Amino acid sequence: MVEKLYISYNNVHKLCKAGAEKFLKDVGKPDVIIAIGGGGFIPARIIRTFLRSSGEKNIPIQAIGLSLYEDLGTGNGDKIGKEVIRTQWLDFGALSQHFDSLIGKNILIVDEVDDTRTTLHYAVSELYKDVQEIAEKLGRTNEKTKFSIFVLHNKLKEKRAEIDEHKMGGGEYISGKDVPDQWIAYPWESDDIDDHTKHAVEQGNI
Ligand SMILES: O=P(O)(O)OC[C@H]1O[C@H](OP(=O)(O)OP(=O)(O)O)[C@H](O)[C@@H]1O
Repeated sequence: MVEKLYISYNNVHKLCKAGAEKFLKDVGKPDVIIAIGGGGFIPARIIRTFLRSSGEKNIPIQAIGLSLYEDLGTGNGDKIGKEVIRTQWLDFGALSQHFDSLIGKNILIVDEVDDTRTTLHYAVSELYKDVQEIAEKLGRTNEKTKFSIFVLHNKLKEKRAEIDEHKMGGGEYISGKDVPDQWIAYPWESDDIDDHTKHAVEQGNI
């Protein structure tokens, strides 16, 4: 049986720090972070710490809710697939005076894991579509919007979808660590954090 991969909070923090350093070097400071909930929330908050220089304003974090739902097909030999359900989307709220849309922005999308890539593919495609629609309405299609991605872990496996590079507009895909296709146990899912951390330490994921 393949061993479960235990990840400690410490390890999450370090992966975020390294991811932020790479992102700043390759792409430059983001205007906004988009966290894919629930798994992307904690990494998004941590990575923000490393993306901001002291004395500068905090980078806004927007939350979007995407959940994978088992689409069982019709039972006539259809392939079992997974559908993305959108439970929450962008809302600039009080920011909207300065921040009316994503047009022309340097955007960092954060999630904890890239498994079949279905979720990330959906996120980039839908965000890109939103930007295109608004940019056309406002006559701002000449502005370049960049979508980058940070995940703590990318599972090395056959993906169900590929992200269109053109839609990323020169943004980068950064994974904290590429891992085999195994069960990843994140600390926020644990009901015994001491025991969880002990396993993570034993595996060297600290
Ligand atoms: O690469 P994929 O195959 O699309 O899988 C990755 C997604 O699956 C999990 O989300 P889930 O729908 O379980 O929701 P959660 O984040 O709320 O746990 C995870 O948080 C990613 O968003």
